[in-house]
Amino acid sequence: MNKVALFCKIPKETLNLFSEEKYTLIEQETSEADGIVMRSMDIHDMKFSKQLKAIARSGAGVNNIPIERCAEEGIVVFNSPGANSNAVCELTFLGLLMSSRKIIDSIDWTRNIEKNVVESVERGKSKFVGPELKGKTLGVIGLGNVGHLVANMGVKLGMEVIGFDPYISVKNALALSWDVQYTSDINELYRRSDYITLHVPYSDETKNYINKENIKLMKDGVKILNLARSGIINDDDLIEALESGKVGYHVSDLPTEKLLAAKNVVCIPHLGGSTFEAEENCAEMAVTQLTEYLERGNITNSVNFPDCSMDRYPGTDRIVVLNKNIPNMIGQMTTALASHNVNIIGMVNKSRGDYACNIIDVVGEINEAKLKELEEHYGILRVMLIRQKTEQKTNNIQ
Ligand SMILES: NC(=O)c1ccc[n+]([C@@H]2O[C@H](COP(=O)([O-])OP(=O)(O)OC[C@H]3O[C@@H](n4cnc5c(N)ncnc54)[C@H](O)[C@@H]3O)[C@@H](O)[C@H]2O)c1
Ligand SMILES: O=C(O)[C@H](O)COP(=O)(O)O
Repeated sequence: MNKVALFCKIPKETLNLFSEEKYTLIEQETSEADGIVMRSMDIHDMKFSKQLKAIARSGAGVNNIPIERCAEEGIVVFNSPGANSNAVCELTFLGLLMSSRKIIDSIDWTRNIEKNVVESVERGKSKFVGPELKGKTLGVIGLGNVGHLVANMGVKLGMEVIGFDPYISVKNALALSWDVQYTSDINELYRRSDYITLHVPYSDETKNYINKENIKLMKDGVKILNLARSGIINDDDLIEALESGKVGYHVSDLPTEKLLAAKNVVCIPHLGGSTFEAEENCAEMAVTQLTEYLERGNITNSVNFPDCSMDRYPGTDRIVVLNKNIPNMIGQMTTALASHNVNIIGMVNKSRGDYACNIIDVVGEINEAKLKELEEHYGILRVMLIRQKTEQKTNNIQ
């Protein structure tokens, strides 16, 4: 029986993916579990138990999870790429309209009209005039699952769209409208855009991505939207530019104390992925990936290990080995298995960056205690045995 800790609410339909015979679910923030399902809570300071094999992030951003430490501890981290991107795209366009048409200020003003509403509206509305989006230039930084949708939507709204993403995937490049102008020079995007929207992950590379220096290159009155992460824009530099009018308006889905107090800023309480559809899509993807790993050892959409899967050879036990991507790992595994008199029937090895995964289907009497010794070898991060007869049951070799 696998134990899964739910750190967040997940839709009822998704809960059904955890069958009662195979899973115990706990609504507790503990790592004393085989798996964790979570959203945006920060777990950088959490100590992980040896039992913990996988973390499923229901959502896209994983800057709240210590990815590298998890890899070193043999914990596979999954996310849900693309599962909430339409929701973010829709909110981005609300953001564009809000930044353009003074919608929030005008609603506040209207709400405070005390008498002669019809007349007051007609007299007062002129102070809320704003530009249309059509014909303006939208700069999209990051053309991933969200960014490419935003860029395409901009085209449909009649905007000139210029996109920047040095690491764009083939899939997203193919999905990009031909009318999106791709640039490899981000300064061109800064210089030309009337609206700039950010859709990049938070990382060492993207921290303070928007700052004093590049704000100088932007058009006067530029509107900047951030539905990605706080920290990608330097708050102090942005606020200074908002004060001077260099930046005309800012919409943030990731509010900070400083932004809440600043002028010409609209803050949304991190609602980008908060639609019924997105929550369901994300949870379903996260849970499916988690159960597939715990029950069959197959890895899809991990952010710290490569995709790795293999159809189960009938009549075999399955051994999953996570290791550092260094020489002689497979040699050590196969030698150890041979010394057990265990025969390898099928095997797959995949590596990405510093880490690798092996799925090995075997026949023969496996001595679990001896198999565990493999974990003592330098570079082996986790060994997991999934028995044939109890295919659904995962035994952590500890
Ligand atoms: N507001 C929300 O609720 C919400 C919802 C989903 C995602 N997000 C945030 O938005 C980010 C993007 O989401 P996504 O689903 O599109 O992720 P994604 O991984 O599909 O796309 C990110 C894109 O950014 C690009 N990129 C990385 N570094 C870059 C750089 N230095 N310059 C330009 N491009 C760069 C990547 O190549 C990739 O194409 C997430 O990491 C998350 O932090 C927020
Ligand atoms: O990265 C994401 O997917 C979004 O920021 C949504 O986060 P949430 O699941 O906490 O709403």
